[in-house]
Amino acid sequence: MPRSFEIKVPASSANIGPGYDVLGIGLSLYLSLKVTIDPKTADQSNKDPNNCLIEYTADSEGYDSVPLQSDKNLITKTALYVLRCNDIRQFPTGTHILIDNPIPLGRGLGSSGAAVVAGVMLGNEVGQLGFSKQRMLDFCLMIERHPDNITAAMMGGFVGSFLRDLTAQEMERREIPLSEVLDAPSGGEDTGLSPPLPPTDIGRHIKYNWNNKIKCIAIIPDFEVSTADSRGVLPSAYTSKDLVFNLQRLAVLTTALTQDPPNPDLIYPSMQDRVHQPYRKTLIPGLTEILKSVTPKTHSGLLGICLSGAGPTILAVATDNFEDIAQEIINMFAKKNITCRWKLLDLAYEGATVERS
Ligand SMILES: Nc1ncnc2c1ncn2[C@@H]1O[C@H](COP(=O)(O)OP(=O)(O)OP(=O)(O)O)[C@@H](O)[C@H]1O
Ligand SMILES: N[C@@H](CCO)C(=O)O
Repeated sequence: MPRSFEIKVPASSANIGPGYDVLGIGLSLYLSLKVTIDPKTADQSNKDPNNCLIEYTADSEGYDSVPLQSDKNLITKTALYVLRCNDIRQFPTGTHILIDNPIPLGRGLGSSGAAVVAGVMLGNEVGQLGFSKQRMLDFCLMIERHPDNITAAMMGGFVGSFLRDLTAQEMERREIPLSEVLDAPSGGEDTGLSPPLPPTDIGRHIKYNWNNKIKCIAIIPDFEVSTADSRGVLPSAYTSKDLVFNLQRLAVLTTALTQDPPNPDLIYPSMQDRVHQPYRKTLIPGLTEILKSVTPKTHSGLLGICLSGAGPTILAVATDNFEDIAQEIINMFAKKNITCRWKLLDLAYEGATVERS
């Protein structure tokens, strides 16, 4: 029987100032996968080792750079990992995936988190495995080892999350903790061995409320910063003063963003951070000046501003004056010879979805 379905996964912004590796927001910009499985239409010229024909729409981000072989592409590599954990080695004959990706790669808008979530949902649908979203998060968190983007992309809305401590027995398993990148044999070349199923409930999360008058402005510079590089510049230890600085603000911010009317005098200082932004300025020219000089006093309607995820995108939350705020930040980047585009986004409240037809 031919089957078809569509998976949609939102972009996300992680950290939101003091919530490094904790807070995430699902954003209304969607990676979409249109999947058909029909053995009768299998393309005989397709040389993919796992029966999967991958295409990207021509206006997709990464259209000419992402790999199209299923054991190399992050989305299908992730799906293969899920399938192989469940003793299914390949995609069914005649699997065709048309991917539309408007999420810029390596810019701090959760493109890899969305790709991993989409891949796990793809594996779940193709293998008809029937996993819940909570269980699918376990597979995602075996691949991307920080939960903020993944949880926001899967669950949607404004979320806080953490990874539970793994037991000594779970830690002994060779694929835990995985590096940031999924390697063979879990999802790459088929070794014939089935990877073990992930432990259960690796990630725990809570969805906060959000005042829907607050919109997200993403100012996206035209250069990439890989998450791995951006994590590489962070120190391995912090002073208690800096940690307490962030914890105090984190506790206030999660409720401040729910209040009506939103209070810029509370939100702006609550979005300050001493754990990641000060170190990442070395990778993002102009970062410190932008974060310091674009404030609710200089721009009415602005509530707060921070680096989005691992950067280089700047996230401004605001109720008004969106274009002026974006233009000011674009002008400041221009002084460093960096061009940008910007997007006005809402929260993606629902998270990842699958629609069968
Ligand atoms: N739709 C996609 N299809 C295939 N590969 C993708 C896709 N989206 C992301 N990737 C892979 O993920 C890489 C980007 O991941 P990275 O974690 O560095 O940045 P990001 O997820 O965009 O930013 P952040 O984690 O800070 O929000 C891309 O270079 C590409 O290899
Ligand atoms: N919390 C992560 C998000 C990026 O994936 C970081 O800032 O490195």
